[in-house]
Amino acid sequence: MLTDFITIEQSPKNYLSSEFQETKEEKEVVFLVDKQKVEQAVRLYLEGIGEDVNREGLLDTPSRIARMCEEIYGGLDQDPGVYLEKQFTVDSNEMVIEKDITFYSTCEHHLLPFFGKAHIAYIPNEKVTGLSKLARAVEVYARRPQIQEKMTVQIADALEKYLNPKGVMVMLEAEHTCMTMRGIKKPGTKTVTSVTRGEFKGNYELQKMFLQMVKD
Ligand SMILES: Nc1nc2c(ncn2[C@@H]2O[C@H](COP(=O)(O)OP(=O)(O)OP(=O)(O)O)[C@@H](O)[C@H]2O)c(=O)[nH]1
Ligand SMILES: [Zn+2]
Repeated sequence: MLTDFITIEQSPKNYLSSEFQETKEEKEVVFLVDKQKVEQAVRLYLEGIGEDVNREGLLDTPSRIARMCEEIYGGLDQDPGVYLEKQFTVDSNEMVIEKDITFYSTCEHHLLPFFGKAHIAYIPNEKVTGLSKLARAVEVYARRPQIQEKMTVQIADALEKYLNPKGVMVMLEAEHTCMTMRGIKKPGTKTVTSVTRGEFKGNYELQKMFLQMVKD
């Protein structure tokens, strides 16, 4: 049974070996949307709700939204492997936890934001990735039209695929504005989803330790 945890705050300085593997070049990629189509759609949408698309305040809204789409849906053409394949060799295979990774996503049913925190734990198999790369993987899946369950599974799948760890647990906690500002209107409601893989699967002791670390 594992009893030691390595969190971002607690990582000993000599934890990582000097060996560094850079497998792919990491670049900020600009996602290109069909701006003309988005702009047409926004104009129609505004007309549909009875707005005057030519009034001053709305004149630039279609192009503004098209630019915004490149940002908030930028994960659509990204693969987290670009980030997660940057790995370091480690001497110990103790659990790594990165918690409270803030994310903003868009619910695919209403195209309204849902946002919250992602918590990730994995038990390395001689390799770890850079700490920031875990947060980057979360971003790749947050910046698309999403549902929370799918996003949780996708993050766990990516960690399994690229790190080949002994175990993975991913937990997301989020507020869905489609449930708070409209519809059932229940502000403060949080949705919690989790996925366990490998040594975490069915190991309630290990899961409890992860949950405890997330809470502290
Ligand atoms: N499981 C899941 N449901 C989601 C997520 N985001 C939004 N939803 C739900 O998707 C459902 C869509 O239900 P519909 O009945 O088709 O749409 P609706 O009439 O707008 O539903 P209400 O929100 O109940 O008014 C709603 O219950 C939402 O709360 C998510 O990430 N996961
Ligand atoms: Zn929704």
